[in-house]
Amino acid sequence: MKGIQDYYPDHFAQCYGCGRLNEHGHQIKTNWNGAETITKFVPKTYHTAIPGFVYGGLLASLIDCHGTGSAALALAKAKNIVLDKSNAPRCVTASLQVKYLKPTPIGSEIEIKGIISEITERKVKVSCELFADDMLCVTGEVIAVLVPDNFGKPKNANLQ
Ligand SMILES: CCCCCCCCCCCCCCCC(=O)SCCNC(=O)CCNC(=O)[C@H](O)C(C)(C)COP(=O)(O)OP(=O)(O)OC[C@H]1O[C@@H](n2cnc3c(N)ncnc32)[C@H](O)[C@@H]1OP(=O)(O)O
Repeated sequence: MKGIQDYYPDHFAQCYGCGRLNEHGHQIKTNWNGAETITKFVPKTYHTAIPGFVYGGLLASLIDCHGTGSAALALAKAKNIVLDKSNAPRCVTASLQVKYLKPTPIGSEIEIKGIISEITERKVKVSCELFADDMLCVTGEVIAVLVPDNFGKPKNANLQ
């Protein structure tokens, strides 16, 4: 199934967490699920922290990109953008906060839910809940900021 990440242009599709063109990355897909957003991911055994449990850095990374993907979905909705080819709004993480409530068991599918708690013209706050085996293991909050198409390119790139 496609996610918002499939509507980023190629030069914004290299992200380790969500870039569809990063063969070493997580390649997550984020979608609406009613009024909330959802991303699913199955950790591999090499994502281990201690045997049986998922490494926290991976979980933070999933929340990070679920947050930016959710922000892009919310901005597209707010601006009445019909997703097609590479016209998705692109957001970067300004702030990421993660709380580990319980060790996250490895081996089953992780589900991350997102609630859009604040949205302005350029900024979206997303509250995230990460579940494994139907157990709430991690919560997070992402503040994502909309960036222009030339974000990250050298200022004089068009002179070369
Ligand atoms: C290197 C990146 C490559 C990504 C290419 C693009 C790819 C897109 C598609 C793929 C998605 C992948 C994304 C994955 C997720 C990452 O891993 S992204 C990598 C980690 N993040 C970064 O490197 C971002 C570094 N920071 C920045 O570039 C700049 O600080 C930002 C975030 C663009 C904001 O700068 P700015 O545009 O000058 O922002 P500014 O006008 O001051 O603030 C805008 C709003 O955000 C708020 N804000 C800004 N910073 C913060 C903060 N730290 N805490 C709270 N609020 C804040 C401000 O208060 C303001 O709010 P309002 O006043 O409007 O209510």
